[in-house]
Amino acid sequence: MEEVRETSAWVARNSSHVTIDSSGLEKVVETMKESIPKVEWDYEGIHYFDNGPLTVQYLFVLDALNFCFWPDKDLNYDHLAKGLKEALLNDHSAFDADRLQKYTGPQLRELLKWPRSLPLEEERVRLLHEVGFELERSFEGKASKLVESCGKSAVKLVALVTRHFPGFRDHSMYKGHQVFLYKRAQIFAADLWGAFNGQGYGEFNDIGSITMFADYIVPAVLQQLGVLKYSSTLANAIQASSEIGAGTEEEVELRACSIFAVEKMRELLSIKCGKQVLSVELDLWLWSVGVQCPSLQHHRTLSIYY
Ligand SMILES: Nc1nc2c(c(CN[C@H]3C=C[C@H](O)[C@@H]3O)cn2[C@@H]2O[C@H](COP(=O)(O)O)[C@@H](O)[C@H]2O)c(=O)[nH]1
Repeated sequence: MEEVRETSAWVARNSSHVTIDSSGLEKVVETMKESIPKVEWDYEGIHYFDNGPLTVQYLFVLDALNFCFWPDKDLNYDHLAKGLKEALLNDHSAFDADRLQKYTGPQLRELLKWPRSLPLEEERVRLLHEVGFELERSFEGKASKLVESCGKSAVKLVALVTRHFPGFRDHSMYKGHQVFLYKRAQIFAADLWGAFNGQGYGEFNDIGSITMFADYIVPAVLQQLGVLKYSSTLANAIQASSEIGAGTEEEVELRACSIFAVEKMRELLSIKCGKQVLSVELDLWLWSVGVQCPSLQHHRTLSIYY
């Protein structure tokens, strides 16, 4: 994901509100010298898995909807995963391409067993329709065909997903530059890799090319670890749970600096300890730390991208 790395590095170099603290970064790397915490994929036991193409369909639908849970304080990612898993166990054709194109808001709520409107519900429904439509038009209705056409390359998969499905085109304009973050497209590749344990639909020869997934949890963890430093205005806005507009300098910096910081962490681990780690592995560790810390204050942006 050269464009994600390069454009995030550009943001980090030109940043006004978020900085990467190199001593904070070194300290974290120091603590990881001995052993790098290994987090198992689906350590929560929430995902659907049958080792076949239906799992790929499940993961694609999951990542099409994998964004912005925070406006409902009781809703989180686990509800989405468990709800979709349950739906598929009850009805194996629930995510067939023709069915995906027909869901309504209330039906999606029912599927997830959620008693009220979902955050950005209209967008979630629109994105489900988009996934169903394009899968049917170009991939025989099957996300597994999409993955098969990538020749075991995660980079190709991200490129194909973003080319075919506009909802996955997670990018921003920042100080006159286009910045690519591609959180949900990259996490789809990582989810396949994790779920299938690097085999079959999860075999990618270039998994090391994927960056971390710039969501709202990992930046907050990096800040708590002393890796990211915020300007006082930004720190106050996050503390006060004020909304940070999508596409604002602050929002792009929070996300891009997180990507850059994890890349630096990976570089340092290699230079200092000769340890080769993947950004995906660092991401999963940081994310799991974040979701286990309920008091974590994260930034609030209404977005379909993360
Ligand atoms: N960076 C990063 N962000 C991730 C994930 C995952 C889940 N990954 C699966 C893969 C293996 C594991 O076993 C997980 O099951 C979700 N998120 C994001 O976090 C947010 C969840 O917010 P809340 O629910 O409100 O706390 C939301 O933006 C969501 O998109 C990840 O791995 N990395």
